[in-house]
Amino acid sequence: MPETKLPKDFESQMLELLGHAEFEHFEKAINKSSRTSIRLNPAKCFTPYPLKAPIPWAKQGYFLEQRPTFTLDPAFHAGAYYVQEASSQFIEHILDSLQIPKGIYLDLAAAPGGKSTLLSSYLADEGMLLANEVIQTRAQVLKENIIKWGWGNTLVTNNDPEHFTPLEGFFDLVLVDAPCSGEGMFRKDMQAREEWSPDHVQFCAARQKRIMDQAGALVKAEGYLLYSTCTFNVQENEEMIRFLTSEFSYEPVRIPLEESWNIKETEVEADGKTYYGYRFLPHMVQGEGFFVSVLKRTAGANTQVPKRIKDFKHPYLKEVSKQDSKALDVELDFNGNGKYYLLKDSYFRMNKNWNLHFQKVSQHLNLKYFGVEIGKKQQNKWIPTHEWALSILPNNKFPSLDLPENQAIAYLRKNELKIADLPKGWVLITYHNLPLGWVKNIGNRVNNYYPKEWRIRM
Ligand SMILES: C[S@@+](CC[C@H](N)C(=O)[O-])C[C@H]1O[C@@H](n2cnc3c(N)ncnc32)[C@H](O)[C@@H]1O
Repeated sequence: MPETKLPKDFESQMLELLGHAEFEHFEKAINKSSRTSIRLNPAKCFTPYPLKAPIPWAKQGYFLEQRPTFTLDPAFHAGAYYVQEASSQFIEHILDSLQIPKGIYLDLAAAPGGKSTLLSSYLADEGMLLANEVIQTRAQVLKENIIKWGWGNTLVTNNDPEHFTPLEGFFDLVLVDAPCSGEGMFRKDMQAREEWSPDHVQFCAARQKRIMDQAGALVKAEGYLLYSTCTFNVQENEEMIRFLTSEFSYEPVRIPLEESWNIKETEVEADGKTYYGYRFLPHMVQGEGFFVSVLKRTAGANTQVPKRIKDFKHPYLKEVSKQDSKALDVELDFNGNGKYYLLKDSYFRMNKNWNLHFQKVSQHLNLKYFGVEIGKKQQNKWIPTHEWALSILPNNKFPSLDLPENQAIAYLRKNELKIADLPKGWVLITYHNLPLGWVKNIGNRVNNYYPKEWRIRM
């Protein structure tokens, strides 16, 4: 049994939502421990553990037999999978079942990056994701997770939702996974139980209104807005849909469900229409508490198409010309879709099809990362970055060395490696062929280039 009891006011709230009979089941379930699940990275093609069962609504999602020590698994550091609870992975079903057109997506409250990595895989090379986080330290964690995921189609920004005003009508899809009172976390996180109060719910609802007041305007005509929380109460869920539709013109969207999933569809009557929400209750689904609603912006809404900027100027980025970008792609064996920028003397590569969108975003937001940082070129030789190693871009310009688990862990601890017969220069270290990072053989020594701040400290 958990050491912290459910708050009394929370019990009353849930009794009102569920009724007595169902509340008993809910109470039992919320006091049980949760199941561990992961989502595989389809670009890295690696199955790390005995997978117990698939998550019914997510093609890449699996429950595990038990919770391993992820920190001691090299595949985890290689970005082969993301540890994500099952209900959140329902976003994949929304994208797939509605066949939401790919394009430019925004994840407005993105750290640590669970849903951003999911959106990034969905978009692949047919779209661009802007993953934003307002809290600086959390934006750093988000950046690391985006780098590990490796798809190179994501920009990471560190901004308040207020800063997005110049991007009204700009996005094909906006996801607001709102900061909330976290009732769905009550079985994992005892602190969430202690911090909960009716006042805290009101505080969260007021903050969500401020966020939605911005977010509602950012979706272009016929684009999609996804609103989600990990809480059960009506104020932070159904009421937020009511608020949004009173401020902006959106159409309802219904998501196809399988009965066996036991996800509760809820209806919100507003503006003469019926909108839909989906509530995941722990006594009914194999996952944590979650709520999500999907809306579609009406056809006549404001839409912003980025225009070519004649002389692109940026405080610290320098654009690399079309021809030079092409030449770099040929030199590096990339697919020819690349557009490059220089930050100091380090090259960043992104998909050229999204360059105008990128330039517009970079004029207004605090950019922390974008595309893939490739590295520097000195005396005609590349000094590759860790970001390139972890990305899905080819790095066959360099020799590689596959390490067994114990040596891979030693590498990730940033220990000195004693390896005989290693070629001179940069060598890519892999584990089951998954890139982990670089070493450099300088003759008398092999230098370990795993980033200091990422190393395993356990
Ligand atoms: C539920 S978490 C997001 C989880 C993330 N989407 C994922 O799947 O990994 C909500 C995020 O909102 C951020 N946040 C807090 N206050 C905010 C605000 N006023 N505006 C926007 N985001 C905020 C939090 O720092 C937190 O990272």
